[in-house]
Amino acid sequence: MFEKSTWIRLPRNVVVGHGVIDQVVDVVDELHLQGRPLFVTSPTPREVAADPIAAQFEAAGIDPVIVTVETASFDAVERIIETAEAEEVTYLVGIGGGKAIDIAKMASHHLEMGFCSVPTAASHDGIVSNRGSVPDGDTRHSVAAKPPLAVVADTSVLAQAPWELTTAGCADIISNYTAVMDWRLAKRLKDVEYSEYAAALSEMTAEILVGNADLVRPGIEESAWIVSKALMSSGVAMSIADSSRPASGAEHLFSHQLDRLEPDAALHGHQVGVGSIMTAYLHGGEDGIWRDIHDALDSIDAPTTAAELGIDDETVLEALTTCHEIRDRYTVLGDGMNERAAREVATVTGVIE
Ligand SMILES: NC(=O)c1ccc[n+]([C@@H]2O[C@H](COP(=O)([O-])OP(=O)(O)OC[C@H]3O[C@@H](n4cnc5c(N)ncnc54)[C@H](O)[C@@H]3O)[C@@H](O)[C@H]2O)c1
Ligand SMILES: O=P(O)(O)OC[C@@H](O)CO
Ligand SMILES: [Zn+2]
Repeated sequence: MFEKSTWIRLPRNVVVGHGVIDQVVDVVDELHLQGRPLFVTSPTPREVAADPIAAQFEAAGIDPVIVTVETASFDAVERIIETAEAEEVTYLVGIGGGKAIDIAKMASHHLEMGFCSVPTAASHDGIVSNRGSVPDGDTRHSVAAKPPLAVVADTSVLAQAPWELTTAGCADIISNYTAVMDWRLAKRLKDVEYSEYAAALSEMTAEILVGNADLVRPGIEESAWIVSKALMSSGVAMSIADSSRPASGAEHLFSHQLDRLEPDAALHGHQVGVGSIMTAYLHGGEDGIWRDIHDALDSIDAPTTAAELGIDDETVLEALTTCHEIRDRYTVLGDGMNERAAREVATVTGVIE
C-alpha cells in the first residue's frame, strides 16, 4: 500500500530585479501581513537596506523594530524571539547575508509568524530555503524552518555588495555537484531519504551557473540576476527535499569545521568551494570532476587554495580529518580520513602546498 505523503513549502512571491527594494511595503501588503514588523539585520546591511526600508514603512504609518545581529547562534535566535514578544511584533523581515536571514527564519518559525527575506548579498543559498544553519558546540545543526513567504532580491543592491560575496554565492552553488554525489552515495549505502527531483534541480542549477560563468563579472548587475536566480533555485531544491542534502555534503562539513577552528577566516561559500574540489577528488579520483570544479571556481575569482582562503595548511588537514563528526550525515568521508590520506587529497588538488 502507498502511504507516503509530504508538504513542500515554497515562497509565495519571489520579487527580483532592479530597484525592487522600493517594493517591500507592497510585497508585505499583498501578503496581508498586518501590524508591526521586526527587521533582523547586521551593521552594513542595516545602512544599505534596512534603514531605507524602514523609512518606506514609516512613510506608510508603520514603525518597524530593528535588531542588528553579528553571529548565527541559538542565543541570537532567542534574543530575536524575546524582542518580538516584548515589542508585540506580528511578522519578521530578514535583511542581510545568510546569518541575518537564518536567524529571522528560525525565530519566525518558533513564533509561528510570517517571514520575508531581503538578501543584500548573493552569497548563500539560504535566501529561500526552509532550513536554518546554526553552530552549536562541536556540532552544526540544519534546523527545519519555514521558507520565507516572500523574497525581495534587488539586483542593484546585490551588485553593489563586495564582489567576494557574489563569488561566495557562486561557490555555494558549484558545491552542489559534490553535495548531490554524497547524497546519492548515502542513498546507495545507507538508504537515506532521497529525492531525484531535488537532486536534479540542484545539479541543473550548478550547470546553468557554470554555463553562464563568463557573464558573472564584478559591477555587472546581470551577474547579480544570474547568481540570485541560482541561489533561489538551490534553496527550492532544499525545500523539495525538506533537507539541506541537495546543497550540503562533505564539502559543507569541511566548511563547518573550519568555522569552528578558524571562525570568520573566510566566507561560507568560499570554504565549501575549496572543500568541493577535494571531495570531488575523493569521489572520482584523478579522472573525476575535481578539475572542472576547480576551474569553475577559478573562472569566477573564487578561492581554490587554503592560502587564498587565508587558512593555513595544517588547519585544512585538521578540518578534513575531523569534520565527519560534525553531524550524522553520511558522505564520501565515511568514518573519517586519516592524516596521510587528507594530506594526499589536499596536495594533489593543489589546495595545500
Ligand atoms: N539556511 C540555509 O539554507 C543556508 C544556506 C547557505 C548558507 N547558510 C548560512 O549562511 C551563512 C553564510 O552567509 P553569508 O556568507 O552571507 O554570511 P554573513 O551573513 O555573515 O554575511 C557576510 C558578511 O557580508 C555582510 N554583508 C551582507 N550584505 C552586504 C552588503 N550589501 N554590503 C556589504 N556587506 C554586506 C554581512 O553583514 C556580513 O558581515 C552561514 O552561516 C551559512 O551556514 C544557510
Ligand atoms: O545544512 P547545512 O550544512 O548548513 O547547509 C545549508 C547550506 O549551506 C547549503 O548550501
Ligand atoms: Zn552552503
